[in-house]
Amino acid sequence: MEQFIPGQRWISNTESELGLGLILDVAHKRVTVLFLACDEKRMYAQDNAPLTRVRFSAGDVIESIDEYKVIVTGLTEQDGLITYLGKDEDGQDVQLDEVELNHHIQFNKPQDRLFIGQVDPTAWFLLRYETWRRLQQHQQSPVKGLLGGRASLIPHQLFIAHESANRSAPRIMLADEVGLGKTIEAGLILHHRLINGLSSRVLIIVPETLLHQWLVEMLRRFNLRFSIFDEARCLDTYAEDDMLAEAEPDDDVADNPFLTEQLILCSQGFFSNYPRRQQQAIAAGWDMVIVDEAHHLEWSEQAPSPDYLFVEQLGRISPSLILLTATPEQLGKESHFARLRLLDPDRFYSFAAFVEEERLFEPVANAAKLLLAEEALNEAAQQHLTVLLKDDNVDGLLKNLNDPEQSAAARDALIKVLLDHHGTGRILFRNSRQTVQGFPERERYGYALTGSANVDDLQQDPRYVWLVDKVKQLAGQKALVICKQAQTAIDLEQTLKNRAGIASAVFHEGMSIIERDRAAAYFADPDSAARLLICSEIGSEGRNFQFVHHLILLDLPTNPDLLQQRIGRLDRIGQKHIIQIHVPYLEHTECAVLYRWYDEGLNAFACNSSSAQRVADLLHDELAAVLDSKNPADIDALIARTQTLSVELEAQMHNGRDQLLELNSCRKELADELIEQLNSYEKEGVLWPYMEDVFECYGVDTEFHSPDCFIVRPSDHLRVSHFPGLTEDGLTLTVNRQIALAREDMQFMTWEHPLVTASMDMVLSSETGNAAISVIKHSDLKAGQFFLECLFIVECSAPAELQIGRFLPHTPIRVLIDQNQKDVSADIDHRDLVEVGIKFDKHKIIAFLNSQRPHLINILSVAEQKAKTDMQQLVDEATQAMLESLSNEIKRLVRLKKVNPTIRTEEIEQLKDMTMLAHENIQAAQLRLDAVRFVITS
Ligand SMILES: Nc1ncnc2c1ncn2[C@@H]1O[C@H](COP(=O)(O)OP(=O)(O)OP(=O)(O)O)[C@@H](O)[C@H]1O
Repeated sequence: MEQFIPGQRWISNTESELGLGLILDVAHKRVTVLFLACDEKRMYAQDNAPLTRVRFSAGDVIESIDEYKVIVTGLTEQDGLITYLGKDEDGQDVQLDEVELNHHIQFNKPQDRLFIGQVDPTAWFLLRYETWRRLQQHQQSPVKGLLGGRASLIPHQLFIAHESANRSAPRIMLADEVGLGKTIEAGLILHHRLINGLSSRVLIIVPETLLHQWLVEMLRRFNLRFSIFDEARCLDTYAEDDMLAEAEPDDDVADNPFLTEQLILCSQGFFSNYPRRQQQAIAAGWDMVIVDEAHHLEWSEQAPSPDYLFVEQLGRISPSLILLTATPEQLGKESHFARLRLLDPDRFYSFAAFVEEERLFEPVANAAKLLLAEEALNEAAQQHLTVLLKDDNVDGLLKNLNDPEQSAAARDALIKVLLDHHGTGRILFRNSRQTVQGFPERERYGYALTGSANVDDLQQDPRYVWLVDKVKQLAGQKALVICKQAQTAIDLEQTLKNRAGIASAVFHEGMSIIERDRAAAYFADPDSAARLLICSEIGSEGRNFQFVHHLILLDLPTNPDLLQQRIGRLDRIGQKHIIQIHVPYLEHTECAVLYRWYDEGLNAFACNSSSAQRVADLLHDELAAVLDSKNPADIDALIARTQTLSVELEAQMHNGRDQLLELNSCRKELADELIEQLNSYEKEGVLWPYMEDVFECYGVDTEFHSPDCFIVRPSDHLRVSHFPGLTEDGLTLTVNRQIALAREDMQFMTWEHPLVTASMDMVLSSETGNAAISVIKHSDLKAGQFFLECLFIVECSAPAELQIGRFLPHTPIRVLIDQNQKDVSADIDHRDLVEVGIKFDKHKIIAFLNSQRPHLINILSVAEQKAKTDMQQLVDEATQAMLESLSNEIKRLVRLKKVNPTIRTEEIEQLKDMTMLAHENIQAAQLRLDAVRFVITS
């Protein structure tokens, strides 16, 4: 054991950040060390001070207190104190006593730490290696960003998320039918962009009634913490910022509340009521804006609505824009066109041209149908395809159609090309129940009531009497009641409570958001007394009520899309029962007419139809007249006309628009492949063992809870002051998606969970584990040999939008060199170099290491040469993969542009620039020694 002598330099083994220590005093079995870099004095017991003597060797570069550098050529020692001999930057011979060494010198390079004896247990080295390997695997995974959502793996959702999230800036409309999971799709896309560093500032605008639901869905499903901004919140921020503003009166940034958070959720109403906030939101800048229930953005050429104009401005400053609506045409075709125009104003420049173009989808859809039918194509059909695809260089594929061996692949390829022709294809995603399937049936019950309405005394109103009776019949089952007016809902709730002793909750526009959410939660609570939730029309949009299966409609809207929205509260993913729709109506009233019209004319209670809204638009005046006259013969005539028109339009749409939309909105094979990849991640079963190692190293206790579920909590020996994402009480987590879906109280741990990503960051950003010594036994290796195991990292830094990790992620290269400088990396796996608990004298090994220093430096450079060769191969492969992928995309866009004006020239140019930039960045990849382990066999 080396003696402590005042004037010597030592370094702390546990707190290397203290810098270089100076021995001040040695007395009474104690040693006092001064760490000048942080002005700390420490006293240790001499016999077990956690200190390592600093001794540089020839070749090292050292620095003096005056910051001049010396290359060490040798050293002399007198009375235990070292004097370094060396050359300064001008090549002059110089001497430097160790007391003059710069106290800021840090030893964080792996080789420095190894030589100086600052080594960590082997487990840390292995953890580091494993972390790099897992990170690399994740970065290259085609499902990166889609893993982390607590959601069932539903094909159409994953397809849409994957398809749009990979675009440089998605500008799309998610228009799946009601209840098919558009919120989840938006969440998946968002999660993907955030995980991949493609977006960071996000604004979501939703109707006020949905604020809380969005907040909760983003948090519980995607671990995304949004902040709700309303006027009060903005004023609050202001109050703090006023103080800042005083200091810098001209600083606009100081008073823009939207700059204080990255993920912000606002209601449409808030922006309508406070136009000044609109300007601030626009000034704040976003890289993604999401607007839910976007059919409310009314537009006409003469009078676009203020809400529309606001979103239009946001759409100009934000590269990505996602609009959500289940009923894109609820406010008419013109408004639908206008929303497409928000997404791509260059493409959707004229409403007339848009209408004309839609008519041309039919031939494309017919061709797709022919290909899908998998029947032999006759001469005429082939001719038809040839004309349609004349710009696509697909002669080869067309020929292959007749070759039994190649026909299937050719059909597939041709369908893909055809789909790309479709005008709104790349912008609009719309899946329907027909394609998604697995939804429960719907049954409707009409109740013709006699008597007349009595809104002044509800007890006298036949519908009230009917309702009381119905509640009794339902015998404890809950039901959602929807009516148009808030006042009806309020009166009904009061009367039911006071006169019939029936408890219900209400939900209407006169209540605050908190009151509404409370009412919905009260109703949802299976133990609460509330039998009914009575909603005004605002309850008909977006909310999740699939836990009930009785829907009572006290009146009917005149708009089929609105009816679809109402039914959609119950008819959504997660509904497990047959949905029972009850419509009590008074005979000879408008409601009676509407009931028959929806039921017999449009069959709208039984299923959703994409043509219903169009039929209603076309028959608008006739319907109004019949509602007015209520003449039975007229009603019959209207119903007959509605039926004919429905069949006609349905067929037309199915032949054209719908079929293409569906094909484009979910390609089954691709979706299934994604699901398989996602499942295989889970099946691989390596996440928990990996995290167990992390927890073990950091001093977090783990406990088995049940299969696939674990409890983790910080132990008394936690190595860090705070383990990210872990509270004092710990948490219960599961690595099983099904369990996570059923057990909301557990965290769903995936490679994308914040706890996991933060742990991986923590492992790699500290130096712990970058130097280790292992004494091992190995059946094929003689005792007394040594090896140097080096972990190099290929690093390629590039702007996030290049997603360079797809081609060249940070990649670990492991090299194992034996004492004869022979590369044995391929012969001996790192897992075979495992310690077997042999006790060794660390000081002796360090002394040996230092005696072998020149030799070890040579071994290191052999290792580096080997790593460089490996890196070159990685760089070549990455370049090839990148060029192949991006140039295919460019070729595809150039080809498509000839036939599909949706593709913008800038998009192609941008891709070309990206390719060049990616090439440059890959070529400039660097190699860095990240960790080293000295292995001795025994
Ligand atoms: N992948 C999924 N896994 C589990 N639950 C899901 C999934 N997708 C959707 N859901 C659930 O289904 C319901 C409907 O989803 P969501 O609210 O996203 O539909 P939507 O299309 O936005 O509906 P609307 O048209 O009514 O606004 C929600 O309760 C949602 O949590």
